Amino acid sequence: MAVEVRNGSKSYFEGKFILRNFNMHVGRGEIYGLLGASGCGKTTLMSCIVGLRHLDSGDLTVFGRSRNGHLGHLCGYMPQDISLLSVLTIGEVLHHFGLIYGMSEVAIENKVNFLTNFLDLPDTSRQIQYLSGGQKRRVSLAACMIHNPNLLVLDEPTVGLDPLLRQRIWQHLFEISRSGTTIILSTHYVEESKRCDKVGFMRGGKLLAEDAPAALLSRYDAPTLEDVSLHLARLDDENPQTYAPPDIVNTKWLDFTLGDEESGVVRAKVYRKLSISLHDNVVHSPVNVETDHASIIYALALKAWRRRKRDWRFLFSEIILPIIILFVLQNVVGLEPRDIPVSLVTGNPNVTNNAELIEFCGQRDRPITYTKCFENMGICDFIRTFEPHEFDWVTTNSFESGLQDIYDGNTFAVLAFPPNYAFHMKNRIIERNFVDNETISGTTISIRMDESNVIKTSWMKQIIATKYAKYLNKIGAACGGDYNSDIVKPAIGYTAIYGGLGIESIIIFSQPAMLITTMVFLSQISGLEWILDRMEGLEDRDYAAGVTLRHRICASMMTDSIKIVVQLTVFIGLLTTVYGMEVHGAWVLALGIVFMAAFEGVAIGWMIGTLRDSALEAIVIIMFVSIFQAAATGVFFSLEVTLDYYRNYFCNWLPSTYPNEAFRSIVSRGWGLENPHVTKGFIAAAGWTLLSIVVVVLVERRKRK
Ligand SMILES: Nc1ncnc2c1ncn2[C@@H]1O[C@H](COP(=O)(O)OP(=O)(O)OP(=O)(O)O)[C@@H](O)[C@H]1O
Repeated sequence: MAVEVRNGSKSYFEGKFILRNFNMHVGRGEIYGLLGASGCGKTTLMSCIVGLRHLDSGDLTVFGRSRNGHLGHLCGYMPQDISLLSVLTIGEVLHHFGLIYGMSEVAIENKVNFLTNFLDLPDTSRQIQYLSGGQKRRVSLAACMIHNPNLLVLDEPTVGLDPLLRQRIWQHLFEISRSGTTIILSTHYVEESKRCDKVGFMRGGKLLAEDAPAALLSRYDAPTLEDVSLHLARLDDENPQTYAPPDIVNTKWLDFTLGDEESGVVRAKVYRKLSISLHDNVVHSPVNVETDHASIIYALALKAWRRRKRDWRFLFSEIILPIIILFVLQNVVGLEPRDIPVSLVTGNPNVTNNAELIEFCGQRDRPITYTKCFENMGICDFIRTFEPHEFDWVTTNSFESGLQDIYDGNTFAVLAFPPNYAFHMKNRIIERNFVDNETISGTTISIRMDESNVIKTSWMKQIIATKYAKYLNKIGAACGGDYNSDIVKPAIGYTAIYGGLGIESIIIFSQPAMLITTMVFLSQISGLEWILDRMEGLEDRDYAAGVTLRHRICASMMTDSIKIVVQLTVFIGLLTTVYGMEVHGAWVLALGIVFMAAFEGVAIGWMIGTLRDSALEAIVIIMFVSIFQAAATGVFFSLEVTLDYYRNYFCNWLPSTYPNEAFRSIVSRGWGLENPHVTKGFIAAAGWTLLSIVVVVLVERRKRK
């Protein structure tokens, strides 16, 4: 027997059987037609035969063996849906399956030429997405026949085809079955199935009858197979519990009385059946599924490349989107604020707007090294220490109106000088230790700020403090010291060991973590590719042809590694050449941790792609993971500021946290692998990668049960 099912049962949900005590016998070289109403379980049965699913109970043997999984090159499976990658051309689709079945390039080319002519396919350079339904179906048929399999399982192969082509296909099936190919097909054209050697009538998951068409016609004394079908359905309805199909094993189907019209045909088939049965299990019995692993991995990698070549969405999300993200972040995060509007109250009733301020200060324009002691301590001297692009001064007449400007959102701060500020400053210097309260308050600049933006506020405070120190320095110099001498500079000094003191340190701090987080995010998109393949039935079709999870992982490792290297080149290239990122540590470590983190993202993508079946769900999960990562892995703020338990039990377990810190330590601090901050990053990336692969393997095993 080519295919035999004994007492097979299958359910998708507990208690609801799709196949129930199902028995079926397909001899080698037979064309077996499965007939039955929609939903009776034909596709389910076929998917069990080709190894996509397993029976819950009962035996299923193919070529005399129970097979645990796909049938590889032994079988050609044409699913009901088209299940072909729509952006590929006809030639590429056929080439893909030829490679999966381990055929040589020459053999593929010859077979493609034959099938193109035979099935009247359009030009092989046309993409699947631009074909008509019937043309797609013919390509699908060609794809499963390309390797001359021993067993063909065709789910409604002739639907939507014109009668002449159907006739040709039947003729071809007849010819290949004569040379030993076994064919199981389902069809809704009941009368068409007369051409089969054997038909099986299915109903409600049972096989009601199975025999040669002529034998069934004569047994039920029916003029057409349609009538046989009706008759069997009635019998089943009358006694559904006890009605049992004839004992197929004992059916002497060579002994039936032949109908007049069909006798010639049936006799020919009987003869053929007999001749093939002589060889059964002797010459042609295919036993082992031989798989050319390298060819399969090559086929998958080629498919991924061709997909990227044709589908701009992949190119966009994998290369253009990262560049846009980088560009936006670099031009938004960590830059010095510019032209911040700040209200200025001079305390001088003659200087209450910008025009008056310009005129007032214009009269007091002095070089920075001006040495007349008491002529360096006015408001204009202070204001002149600011760079023109730092603050946009908005001169106003009172402290209250300055506040109102903040409340109205026109300015972010108000600097209010008391009346006679310069006069009080002079007194303060003259009187030094003996200054009175009036002088003190007369030299105190009142500042109020909108502190809702912590980065801007810190920068403004830092700028004002720095400029005030410079202003004092100037006074010190003018009143006796040397302008460049340390004696007139504030007696406190900061020097950064790693990073910097200015606002640019934010970008220095964030750049490495942003790169890692973005790479992890982008890499997860590989999982979407898996889901898209599943949604379009490509995964099942490839699996039935012999593609296993191991092949998919190997191919994905190859293609994703290339993708990561391209992304890394673009990212690191731009960051170091255009955006001034400096790598203080070893380049090999820096590139290594980014690569491993990106690969960790790929593996997480596989996990998401295996756990979920909907692209939308996967996108939501990827977004969710990425937002968490951006918020809780120390991209913009150090994690030291978070609560211990939150950091230890949540943040540190996120995929990017340790890799972020490792990359930051290598790039900004120049630390090496011996430093635990760096080591932990590599361990975390490897750990997440392994964990994801383990989950993928376990889930995949469960799915194929
Ligand atoms: N993956 C699945 N999960 C749950 N139920 C399923 C699944 N696949 C099929 N079914 C159910 O199993 C039953 C048989 O479906 P099947 O596709 O095998 O029928 P069919 O005879 O091939 O129908 P058709 O001729 O319309 O293709 C249907 O009730 C269907 O809803």
